[in-house]
Formats: sequence, C-alpha cells, structure tokens
Amino acid sequence: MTVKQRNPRKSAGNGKPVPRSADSSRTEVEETPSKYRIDWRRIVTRLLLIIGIMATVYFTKRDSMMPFAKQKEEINKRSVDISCSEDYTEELRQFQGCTPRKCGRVVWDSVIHPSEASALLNIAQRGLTLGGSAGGASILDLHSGALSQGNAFINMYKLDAIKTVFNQDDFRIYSHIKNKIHQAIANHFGISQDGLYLTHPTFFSRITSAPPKTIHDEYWHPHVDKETYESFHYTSLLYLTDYGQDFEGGRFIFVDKDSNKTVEPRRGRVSAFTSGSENLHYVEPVTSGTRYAITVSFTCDPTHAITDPKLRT
Ligand SMILES: O=C(O)CCC(=O)C(=O)O
Ligand SMILES: [Fe+2]
Repeated sequence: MTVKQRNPRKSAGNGKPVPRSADSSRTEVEETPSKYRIDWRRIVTRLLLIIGIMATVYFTKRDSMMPFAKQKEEINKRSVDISCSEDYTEELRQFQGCTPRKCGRVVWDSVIHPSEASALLNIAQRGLTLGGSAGGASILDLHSGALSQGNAFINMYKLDAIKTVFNQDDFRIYSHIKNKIHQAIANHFGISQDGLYLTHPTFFSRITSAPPKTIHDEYWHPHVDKETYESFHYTSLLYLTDYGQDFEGGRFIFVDKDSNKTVEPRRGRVSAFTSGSENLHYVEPVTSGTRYAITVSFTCDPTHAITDPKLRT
C-alpha cells in the first residue's frame, strides 16, 4: 500500500532536501507517483466490457439468420461452395466420380415449373387423405407405400382405397419431376448422372402447427442427413407451398458457425446440398397453415438405389 505524503520533505535549511534516512521523526512509506500507479479496478472494468462486447457479437452472429433464398425472389440459380466435411473420406475411392469432392448448396426456381409443383401438391394431398399423423408432421412415400397414420405408419398399398386415389399419370409426373432434379444436381456438382441413384427415403412431407405426438413429429432438431439416413450423399427438397402465404414459420435453416442461412420455401423451388456435416440443418417450427415439400434423396452407392414407384393395386 502507498501512504500519501501530505507535506513534502522540507529543506534542512541549507536548501538541500533532507535525505529520507535522516528524517527519523517521520514514518514514511515509499510513494508511487499517481501517474505510475496501476488502477486495477479500471483495468478489470475495461476487460469485462471488452469480453461483454465480444460475447454479444459472437452470440448475435451465431443466432442471426442471413437469407440465402427469400420467398419473394425468383432465383434462376444461386449456389455456394463449402469445403467438404471428412464424412466422405472412406467413400471417395469406393464411389469415384460421385462422392462429393465439391460440397455446397444450390437453389433453383428454374428447374421445376410452379404448375408441376402444383400437380405434385395435388398428388400429396390426395395420398394424405388416406392417413395423416396425429401430430404435426406426416409423410407419404410413393416408393415404399409408407404413410403416417395416427401415431404410426401404414403401408398405403394395402388399402383398397388406393385404386381410387392415384392413377398412372400421377406416377409419370412424379418420375418426370424427379428426373429433372436428378439431372440438375448431377450437372451442378459435376458428376455423372449414371453413377448417382435415387435412394430411400424419398417422400412427401406435410407439416402443420399441431403439437407433436411422437418423435416422428419433431422435425425441428438440427441434423446431418448423412447421419440420419446413411445412404444419402446429396439431398434435395422441392417445395410445394409458399412460406408467408400458405404457412408461417417452417423456413429451412443451415446451421453455420458464423451465422445461420435461411431458405424460404417457394412453390417449385428446389434446394439441394451435399448431405454431410458441412450442411447441418433444421426446419423451423410451422406456426400456422400447412407446409408441403418433397425430400428427393440421392446416393452414390448402387446397393442403396431405389427404382421409380409404380401404382400397385
Ligand atoms: O422439408 C425440409 O425443408 C427439410 C426436411 C429435412 O431436413 C429432411 O427431410 O431431412
Ligand atoms: Fe434433413
């Protein structure tokens, strides 16, 4: 501690200052001139302020949403390349020319015409009249026949009503649209369409704001498609309804270190991305209305290929 010296040492009469040791009448502690004193309180306050500002910037950035594709925009094609995660290392040699070397995301409003999306929407709506989840998320898979019903799934091809719900044309439209997406993805990622296969599950989804009843209704958890569905190498989504018009909430979110990126569903919009952990994502909860989409998935592994669906009656 430093004791302040109130009276500066006086001269001994000869004009010279009295040496400290000679001035035995006073008890003194060495003084540190105030300009050299360390003001710890000020330093700590400033440090706390800086840490506070840095934390605010970090959390604001992390939780912030940057639009990648807004509903109102009509996007011919918008893409971004991202470095691939290590999830593909083992498969690089196994499926040469297909396993992602170039990873990224791409959005097109030019691949599928809105009228084609409407035709698919109609197919999904008809199919879902045969079932529907008790919670907020229902699926309909034309390939396997899986259909949400209550708290479980049924095989819709076992229902008699199937004959009256679908026709051959529905399946032609479905395959035609799927082929266009297949081609666009192969072109964009620079791979041969022959070595890229449609895989399971490829399905329609219908999401409402109904509270979840089972884990299958919880679509909002961040996930990596390659972990959820092992065979996936490229994921695509075709949106059949419009964010902000047909439903609220339900934006697709890429979870990134700097800031999250949003894709707002738009009728006919295709969003495609490599399925590894470079593309962690989730769907925001739908707060009102009904959101329809179709997940169209691709693999490089021929053993996981699925064929076009056929009307089984
Ligand atoms: O419907 C979407 O936008 C995304 C769905 C999804 O993440 C998935 O099917 O894995
Ligand atoms: Fe996903």
